[in-house]
Amino acid sequence: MTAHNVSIALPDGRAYEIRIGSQLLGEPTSWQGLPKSAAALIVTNDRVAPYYLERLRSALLARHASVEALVLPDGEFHKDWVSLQTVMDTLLERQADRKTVLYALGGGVIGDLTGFAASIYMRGVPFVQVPTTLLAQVDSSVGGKTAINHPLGKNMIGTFYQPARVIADLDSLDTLPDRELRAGLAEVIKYGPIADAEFLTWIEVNLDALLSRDKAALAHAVRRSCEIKAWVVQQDERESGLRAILNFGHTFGHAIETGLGYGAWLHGEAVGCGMLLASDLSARTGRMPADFVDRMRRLLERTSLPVVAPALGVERYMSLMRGDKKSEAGEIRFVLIEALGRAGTHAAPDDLVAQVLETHGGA
Ligand SMILES: NC(=O)c1ccc[n+]([C@@H]2O[C@H](COP(=O)([O-])OP(=O)(O)OC[C@H]3O[C@@H](n4cnc5c(N)ncnc54)[C@H](O)[C@@H]3O)[C@@H](O)[C@H]2O)c1
Ligand SMILES: O=C(O)C(=O)C[C@@H](O)[C@H](O)[C@H](O)COP(=O)(O)O
Ligand SMILES: [Zn+2]
Repeated sequence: MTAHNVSIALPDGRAYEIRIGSQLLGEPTSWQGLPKSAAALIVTNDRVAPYYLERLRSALLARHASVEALVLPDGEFHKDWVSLQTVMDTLLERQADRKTVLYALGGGVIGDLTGFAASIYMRGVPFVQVPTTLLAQVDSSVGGKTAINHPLGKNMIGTFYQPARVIADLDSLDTLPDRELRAGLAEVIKYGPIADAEFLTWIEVNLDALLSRDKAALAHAVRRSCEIKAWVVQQDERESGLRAILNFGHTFGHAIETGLGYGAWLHGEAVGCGMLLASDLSARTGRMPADFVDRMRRLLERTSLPVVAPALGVERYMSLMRGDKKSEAGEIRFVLIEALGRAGTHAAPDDLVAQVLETHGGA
């Protein structure tokens, strides 16, 4: 399979490539052109390390005299201060200098955490994203949002800090559990209603191929998702407007993740369910026809993503969503679909939000 590159160009001449293909980890050209330094630190977790750590380490030894690894405990629950402190301790104990390159080997949890660490260690060292989940390949490794969670809110502490490159090796998806593959598909589905109606139809037609891990279908899904994300991020790197469309389903979704405790539902599961609720809110506010909600429900059900929200109660949802980063002066703002392939950020009447929660199990 040939590799596909998606480029992302940002202000001040900053740019980087997202390389998508097979056998990229062991391919020397994957790493060419990246900062060459004496030392590198691979940050990964105890689930991913047995599969891919040695493969990455041996590829990097051609570029760095020393390639060390930090293996963190696995899980969303560990995207926190303690893990961040562990990365800082490791860098300081090894006297890592400001040319040290960090490599994030894993899913979105490792990517967000390592990116954040790279952005603050000595006020910034280079880092490379090596995403190994579908979700990370289609979304989290691209665009430079880094963060850790706080018990009171998801991704509340973080920075915007871009990687030097993204290496999305599709072969790493071979070992991904089915539940994680389906969670990743939630973020793929997201790109259809917000930006590309044809892509939504393509996903519907090719869903069985994606679920059976057909490499060509996965390659197309990753590439198109990255193209759309790059198109958005290039226009609005720091989310002053347009970028918020990438948060479709996340206002409800983040409330679910925080409300249940991190890790109870996967991020993609919470976003999938959140997209159904946000689709319904788009219909109830008169922006979309009711059959769009049915269409989203059918697609999410076929993907085995949850379509019944956890019953946290309307007041708890409201309180959690008021803490969302898109809120302004205590007013919750939702990403709503305005037409297939177009979205925007809007406030919504509380009674309609309550109706949505009552209809889909959240109350
Ligand atoms: N920065 C962004 O723009 C952005 C975008 C979307 C999501 N996120 C964040 O990403 C996180 C979710 O990412 P995720 O879904 O990748 O979760 P994750 O990082 O927890 O990975 C999912 C699970 O799969 C395991 N795993 C990873 N690669 C594997 C492989 N190849 N084979 C077998 N197991 C593997 C992980 O160890 C973990 O158990 C959330 O914290 C979310 O907030 C960030
Ligand atoms: O890149 C973005 O912008 C996104 O919103 C992508 C989301 O899928 C992702 O979950 C992101 O981390 C959510 O951002 P947040 O600012 O709401 O924490
Ligand atoms: Zn997300």
